[in-house]
Amino acid sequence: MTEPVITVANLSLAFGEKQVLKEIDWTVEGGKITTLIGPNGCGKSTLLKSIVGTLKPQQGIIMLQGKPTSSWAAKELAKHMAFLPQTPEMPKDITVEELVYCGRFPHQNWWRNTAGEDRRAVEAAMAATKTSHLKEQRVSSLSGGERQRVWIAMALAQEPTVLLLDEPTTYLDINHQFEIMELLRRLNEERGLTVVMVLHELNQAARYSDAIAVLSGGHMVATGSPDTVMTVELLRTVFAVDSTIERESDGSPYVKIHGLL
Ligand SMILES: Nc1ncnc2c1ncn2[C@@H]1O[C@H](COP(=O)(O)OP(=O)(O)OP(=O)(O)O)[C@@H](O)[C@H]1O
Repeated sequence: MTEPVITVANLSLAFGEKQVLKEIDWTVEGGKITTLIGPNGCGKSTLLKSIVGTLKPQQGIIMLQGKPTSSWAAKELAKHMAFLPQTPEMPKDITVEELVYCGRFPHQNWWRNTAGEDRRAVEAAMAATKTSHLKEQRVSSLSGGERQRVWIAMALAQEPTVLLLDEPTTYLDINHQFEIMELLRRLNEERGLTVVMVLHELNQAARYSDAIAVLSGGHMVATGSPDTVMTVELLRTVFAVDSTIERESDGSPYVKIHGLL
């Protein structure tokens, strides 16, 4: 069993009167791909934002490598965790290369010249995401799919140990969706990168994840391997759909949705 890299304990978060996360306990194992699934509005983005510190929960604790995130210096935390939100704010009038360089910020120091390391990390991140040819283009002029890959490049340039992504395949055609999934798997296998992502596509989640966590109505209702989590009963109670579960050639579950209940 691998060590937990992220531990969430008794986490509750409300927006005014609206209780969104309700006493969440969750551990994310290091070096694995973990996918968070659940219906629209159930709190998936809120949970990721709480983990990276953009939202402050009313109750509970979040630990990175066994140490509360509240006690990490912001720059140190950013060296470990990179987050790609669902709709990142697009800086105006900046080139792709300049944007990817922004990922280097946590590594830069006034007392040490990091230019060589920065260049190497930026070039590697753009090569991995196949965005090198776009480097001089303005980010504002990119297509949705190119933009998504460029954001991932920026997160990779940060050289995090944990990469959190909120619906990274939105806007992508089916080929580029698989390309992103394959890229994340490669980074996970080759560099031991821990990946935590939100996906809506259940079969991609089943195929590419070591672990799946299911959030519903602000509660964590199931966690475990795709095999144990993806059941007809779970899809019925969480998504209110009628389904059957088949097997891929690699043994991973393949969900066939027949319709609404
Ligand atoms: N800043 C906010 N103020 C008030 N309510 C909010 C805020 N952010 C999110 N919410 C509400 O909290 C709930 C959970 O939102 P969240 O974005 O976490 O859901 P989600 O599971 O990621 O949904 P989706 O699958 O649609 O992206 C929603 O009802 C949303 O309207």
